[in-house]
Amino acid sequence: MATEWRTWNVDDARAHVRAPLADDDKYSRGVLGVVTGSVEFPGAAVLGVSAAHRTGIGLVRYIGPRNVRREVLARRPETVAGRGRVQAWLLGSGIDPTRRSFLLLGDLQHALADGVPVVLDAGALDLVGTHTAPTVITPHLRELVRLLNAREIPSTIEEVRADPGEWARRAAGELGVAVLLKGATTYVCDPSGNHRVVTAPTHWLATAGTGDVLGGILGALAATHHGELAGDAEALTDLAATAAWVQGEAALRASTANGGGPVAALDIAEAVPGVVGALLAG
Ligand SMILES: NC(=O)C1=CN([C@@H]2O[C@H](COP(=O)(O)OP(=O)(O)OC[C@H]3O[C@@H](n4cnc5c(N)ncnc54)[C@H](OP(=O)(O)O)[C@@H]3O)[C@@H](O)[C@H]2O)[C@@H](O)CC1
Ligand SMILES: Nc1ncnc2c1ncn2[C@@H]1O[C@H](COP(=O)(O)OP(=O)(O)O)[C@@H](O)[C@H]1O
Repeated sequence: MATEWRTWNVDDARAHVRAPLADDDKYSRGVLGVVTGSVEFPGAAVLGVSAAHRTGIGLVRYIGPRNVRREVLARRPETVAGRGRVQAWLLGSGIDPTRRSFLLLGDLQHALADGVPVVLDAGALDLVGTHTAPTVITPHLRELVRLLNAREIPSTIEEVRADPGEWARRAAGELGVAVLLKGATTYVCDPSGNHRVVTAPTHWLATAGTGDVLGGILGALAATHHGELAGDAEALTDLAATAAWVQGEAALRASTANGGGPVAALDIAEAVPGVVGALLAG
């Protein structure tokens, strides 16, 4: 029987964003720990952290190489550098998995052992399955193929491109985690059989760094919904679909602000507050 994919819409997204209340403080709203970026890709860290702040979060802690930390703090001085207690992790964007230092691997393993929800992207995708915390992986097509083949689940780019939803579903089942497979159509599913689909409202999204922005949005949503996730790990699937929806709408807003013209990844991060505000006003 064909899998039914539920189209994630504005009302679904609205149900998964939240504004702070009178009795909130920065800690109760949720803290996101971020291990992203590298000497080769410092921008990925800046993009993810910026997007997390713009999605609305209590605090972001960033852990990474000194030069990357400097870039992150120059762009987002509200970021706190170094370790501390967090309610969710974003790991791997802007990291080459073949060039991880022992120090970096230690930081990643420390995060994975924490037990709080984890978003695994790019250079941390191969660590899936080394921990038990609620997890969503955010590969693009090539990354999914690499991951599946490394787990002895043979697949080719052509096969996955021909039926991305089915491969996302299979990956979720085999790997035992939620999967967000990126593309013009983004498929989000989990081993429990939740299937969400988000169609991008603009193809200007197909530009460098927009996946890093998505990671930041999703990390922030996971951290701010930590209470709900503690009681219902499957909620991560809906938060992932919401992140993809918000990212798409932010790209559309950023493009519309320029007459329907192109957007760069940081423009999308900067447009996220408008999307969240409109959802909350909804
Ligand atoms: N600002 C930042 O810091 C950014 C940082 N980023 C970070 O970069 C990391 C790697 O992410 P990624 O998705 O690019 O890596 P990956 O899946 O290995 O794809 C490589 C494939 O692309 C292909 N390819 C390359 N050039 C090509 C060309 N001219 N024309 C056609 N094909 C070309 C290449 O093919 P090949 O050259 O091997 O034939 C290979 O198949 C990741 O950590 C991410 O977070 C990004 O988010 C960007 C912004
Ligand atoms: N043709 C397209 N139309 C709309 N959105 C796209 C298209 N191609 C990719 N995307 C979206 O753009 C983002 C690209 O992410 P990713 O491949 O990780 O790039 P990067 O690593 O450069 O950030 C994803 O959110 C994906 O869903």
